[in-house]
Amino acid sequence: MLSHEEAWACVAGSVRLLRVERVRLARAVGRTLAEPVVAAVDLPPFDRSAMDGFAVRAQDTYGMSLRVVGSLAAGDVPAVRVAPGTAVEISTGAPLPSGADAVLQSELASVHGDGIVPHEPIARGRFVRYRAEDVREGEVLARAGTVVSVKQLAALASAGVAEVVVHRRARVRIVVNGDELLEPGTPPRAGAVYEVNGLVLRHVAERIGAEVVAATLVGDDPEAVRAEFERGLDGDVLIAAGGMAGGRHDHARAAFAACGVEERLRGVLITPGRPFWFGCRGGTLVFGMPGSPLSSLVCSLLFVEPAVRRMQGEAHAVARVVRARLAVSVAPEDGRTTLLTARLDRAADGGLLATPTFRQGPHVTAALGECDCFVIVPHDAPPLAAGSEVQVLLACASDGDLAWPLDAQ
Ligand SMILES: Nc1nc2c(c(=O)[nH]1)N[C@H]1C(S)=C(S)[C@@H](COP(=O)(O)OP(=O)(O)OC[C@H]3O[C@@H](n4cnc5c(N)ncnc54)[C@H](O)[C@@H]3O)O[C@H]1N2
Ligand code: MOO
Repeated sequence: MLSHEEAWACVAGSVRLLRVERVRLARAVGRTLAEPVVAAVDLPPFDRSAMDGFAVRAQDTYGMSLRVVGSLAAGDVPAVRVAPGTAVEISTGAPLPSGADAVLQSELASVHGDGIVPHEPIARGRFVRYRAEDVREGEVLARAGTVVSVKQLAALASAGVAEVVVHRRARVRIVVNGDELLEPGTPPRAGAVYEVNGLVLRHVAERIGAEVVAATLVGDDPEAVRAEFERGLDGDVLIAAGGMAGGRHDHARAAFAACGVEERLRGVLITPGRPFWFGCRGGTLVFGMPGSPLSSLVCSLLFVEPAVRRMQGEAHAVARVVRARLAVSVAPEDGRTTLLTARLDRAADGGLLATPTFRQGPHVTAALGECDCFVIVPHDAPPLAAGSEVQVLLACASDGDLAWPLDAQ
């Protein structure tokens, strides 16, 4: 059976990059740039004032009274000139008139009729933002492979960028399988459990910008499962959950074969998640998630999320794993790499401290509510003492789910 690292290498090796499209900047957040983006204009586009005050010649600010000969607001085109002994009233963001080489902020001037007296001398260039001091037209603002965030939105919009070329969003179909599954809101029924995986997988896909075309629930009928998989295979990614272990009522693998999906891996040496399955048909990636909700979540974080991010253009995407120290001792279970639900805290020295939840086990979903990550205990590790350094797989969507930013570590 493959280790999770070998399984990831297999999945990553099967990823095909999605084609590109041009979108309006406003629609680009969360998408991955396929081409570098360059500034369409200089920034600032002209010499401009950084303060409300008076455009002056710095050399005139040694105590003499200056005559105010005009006024400029942001958006104006200056028609006045600052000659020796004069000043022009100016707003923040307004273009600097010719002749002026500094801005005297309003607090540093006394106004007397149509004249002002500077309180103190100022240097040339004071409160002037010079053309192109921020960005030059044609300069690269964001490289290909960058995921457009709100920060990029601000940087690109300022520089006059209206459209960008990004990778297409992955079209994902989810098929959840099991006679025992209840839709949320339906009354409990003997032998039945509430459906979890479809809900979670949809969220995992959507938070990385994929488009979930459909999520369907199908019973344990082999022909119904096959037909639903066949429909699901017309997208870029099919995620099927349940029926992977190969028991009497587990039809997923046979249905994949009947649909012509080529098996690439079966089973991974991890708990939870051992029955994870992966295959391809043409360019479509097919993920077979074990039915137990913890297994399905772990496999989606380890394999589905980074694979879909790569399809969407993030060439180096990997599972979100960081280093932490253990708060207590732990050991791997039954020869498999064991992923333990754990809380993350910031230790006194600034490092991350992982504390496994009290409740543990591949069937224990309540612990997920209080966990930030999964501690990865390698299958071949001896018992690890408290204080040992380990890798943890982040379960949270982003730093925003934690009380503090991760990148400070
Ligand atoms: N003989 C063997 N039995 C099992 C093995 C094995 O290797 N040999 N592996 C065990 C492991 S490990 C896991 S994990 C499970 C996964 O099996 P399946 O993928 O076939 O999953 P199911 O049998 O469909 O379901 C398992 C469990 O999870 C519940 N479930 C399923 N889908 C959902 C859902 N969408 N929402 C909530 N809960 C769900 C289901 O009711 C079962 O309780 O197999 C072991 N058995
Ligand atoms: O994936 Mo199973 O739940 O390893 O235990």
